[in-house]
Amino acid sequence: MATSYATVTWDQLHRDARQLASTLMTRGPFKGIVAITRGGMIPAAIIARELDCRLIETVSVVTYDEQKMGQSSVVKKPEAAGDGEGFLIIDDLVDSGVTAQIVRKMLPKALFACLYAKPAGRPITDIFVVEVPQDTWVLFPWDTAPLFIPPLASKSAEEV
Ligand SMILES: O=P(O)(O)OC[C@H]1O[C@H](OP(=O)(O)OP(=O)(O)O)[C@H](O)[C@@H]1O
Ligand SMILES: Nc1nc2[nH]cnc2c(=O)[nH]1
Ligand SMILES: [Mg+2]
Repeated sequence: MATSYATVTWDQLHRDARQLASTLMTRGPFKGIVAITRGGMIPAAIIARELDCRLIETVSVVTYDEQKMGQSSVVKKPEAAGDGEGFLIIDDLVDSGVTAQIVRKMLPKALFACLYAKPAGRPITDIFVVEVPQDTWVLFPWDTAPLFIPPLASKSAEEV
């Protein structure tokens, strides 16, 4: 259970994806990118633009229980990527590392990169941008909306 939240804005996500792309420039060129749907798709689009990469494949894994890798299903295989040689896998985040582990098994020769990594998932990634504490839930811009907050002065004395 998360004890705190980290809100990532569109601007921050774009900056972090560009920073990842800049690091990846020294690891390429890549034949193509495999985006892990759905969270990896927007980071993959930003990185593909920076690296001038036009071949984008996707892989879709649905995990039901992070303790049991058996309880996951591959909804779409990354067929265009073969064994992953020359390909770059992109996801938004590694948490337990289960999703990344399943995808790496399918594409053992690919490089795995993500924007945010929690300690449990960190060893499974080759490259990431920001480490996030394990008990922090990352709120992505597509998960959130701005919310009106009443000014402090509008509250009654008992509420303050
Ligand atoms: O390291 P893990 O514990 O496996 O968690 C990380 C995964 O969880 C989220 O995806 P999710 O499965 O929620 O689906 P989504 O990308 O479609 O939102 C996130 O986008 C990563 O892919
Ligand atoms: N949005 C979001 N999805 C996740 N899936 C696993 N961990 C996380 C997280 O911290 N944030
Ligand atoms: Mg995901």
